[in-house]
Formats: sequence, C-alpha cells, structure tokens
Amino acid sequence: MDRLVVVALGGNAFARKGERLSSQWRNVRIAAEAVAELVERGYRVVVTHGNGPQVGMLLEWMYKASRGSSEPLSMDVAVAMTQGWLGYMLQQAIGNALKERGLPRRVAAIVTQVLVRRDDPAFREPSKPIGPYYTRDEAERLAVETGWVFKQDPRGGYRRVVPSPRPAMVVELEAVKALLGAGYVVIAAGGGGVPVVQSNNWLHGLEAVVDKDYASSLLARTLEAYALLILTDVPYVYIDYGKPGQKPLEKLTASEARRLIAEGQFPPGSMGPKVEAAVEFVEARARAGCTDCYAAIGRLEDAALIAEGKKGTVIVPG
Ligand SMILES: NC(=O)OP(=O)(O)O
Repeated sequence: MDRLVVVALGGNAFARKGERLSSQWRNVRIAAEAVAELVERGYRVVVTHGNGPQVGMLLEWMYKASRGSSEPLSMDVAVAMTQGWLGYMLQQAIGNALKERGLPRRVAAIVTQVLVRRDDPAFREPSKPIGPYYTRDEAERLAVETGWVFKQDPRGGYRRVVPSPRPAMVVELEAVKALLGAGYVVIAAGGGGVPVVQSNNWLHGLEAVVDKDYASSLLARTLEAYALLILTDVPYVYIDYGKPGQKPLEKLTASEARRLIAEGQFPPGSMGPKVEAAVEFVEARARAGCTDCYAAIGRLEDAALIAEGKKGTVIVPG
C-alpha cells in the first residue's frame, strides 16, 4: 500500500482548555504514535497542525514583553514561530516513534507560507479564536488595553479573534512533494501556513491566522491524497453540540454535511471549518475520480481507529 494520508492535528488537541502548557508533549507523543503507526502500515503521511492556543499566547507574551519598549513582532512572524515550536516537537516525537518501530527517522518540518487575498472579507471580520480562554472581565479589560477583539467561545469563556483569510495556494508545495518522494513524513502548513500576498514577485506576510483545516484540505487536494484525517479534542462531529440531546454522527455524505452547515449546526472558528474542509476534500477528490477517498473527524487518541474508519465521523462523497 502506498496511499497518501494528510493528518491535521488541532492546536486545541495539543494545548487543551484547562491543561497546563507542559501537557503539550504528552499530546504530541500521542499524535506521533498514531503517525508512526500509519507509516508502519505503509501509508505516506503529511502532518499539518493548528496553532490557535499557541499563537495567541505568543502574541500576548510578545505584547507584555514589548510594552513601553520595542515594537511587538507581527502576526505572520508569530505564526512562523509556532511552526517552529510545534514543528520541532512533532519532528522529534514522530522521529522517536519511527525509530522505536525500527523505521528510519525520516521526518522533516517545513516552514510553510500560503497565498491569501489581500481583499479577503475575513480581514474586516475577525473570526478565528486564538490564545487562552478569559473571563468576561479579563477579556473586556484586555480589549480596552490592546484594541484586540474578543468573542464568546463555544467551549466556554472568551477568546481573542483575528482575521482568517482562505488559503489559495501552498507556496512550498514542491518542497513537500520532494520530501514525500524521498520517503519522509512531512510536517507542513503548520498553523494554516504563514499568510502571505504576492506583489511584483515579492511575498509579504499579513496580520492573520489561517485556519489549519482549510489549509490542510487545500494541501490534501493538491497532493491528491487518499484521506484527510482531522484530529481534535472531541470524538465525533455532533448535532446539537453542547445541548442536552446532542447526537454523535458516525457517517455523513458531503451533501448531508453541507445541509447541516447551512442549518448552522457547526460553530464558525470551531467545528464549522473542519466539516467544510472535509466536504471540500471529498468532493474535489470524487470529481478527480477517487470515489473511495474520504475525510474523518475525531479525537487525537483515536487516530489509528479513525484511520480504519472504526471511530470518529467519516465524511464520504455523495
Ligand atoms: N491555525 C489553526 O487553525 O489553529 P487551530 O486548529 O489550533 O485553531
């Protein structure tokens, strides 16, 4: 078997609400075991990862450190820093898990840029939750002090929200292909990729955080992957999530998923982009002739079972 799987790891799955930052290593190692297992079974694997909690914390640290002295670094640089942060952790942990299985330590993280449109309406409407969870009082105080925008989060509490334009192209695509061709597990498009625009052949970074689910779907479609696995901190996609009668979904066709998105079942900045990214992937792959290509959404700990279609929500064409 030589099938390509894109595994998208949520930043929230690494740094969970209520957990200390040091728990990231434990969560990264769980992901690394799942990736190594896929490699052992003969899959080629591209790993993407979120950075929502980490980039927000980094921006807050930079703000606090720079108050009254130097300019804080811009958001594109902060996204690149989180690619290094989580890319390093994943690269080391996946390499260790491969070695333990007697496989070569062939794993490499690529600092990745994605092209976005400067006139994307997302720049006028911040929607991507980043950073820690605040109480209402804390959020109001920080909003006054910094000018940042905060919104109530479906998981409870308040989080900073920033613009999140749609990615149109992965700049380092050829590098990803070259490493895959050389037998590497490739870690790419971390934090959705650093958002850049092009003018006169020059790339410039922008103040935004791209959604890693949309970037993962784009990368998976462009690489003609067999499956897109989106791993997060909940075991299924749910109807009426957080309400008394919430119902887990084991299987969804792309058209059923589109109907539920239109009904507003999945919150923006949370499950919404995951389901939409999954639908875009299976529809594009089906159009290209891969009718057994699928996407799945579930919990990080269940990764191996999700890859076999035994856990999580599977999204298929139709
Ligand atoms: N960039 C991004 O989508 O991160 P999360 O998955 O952590 O929200």
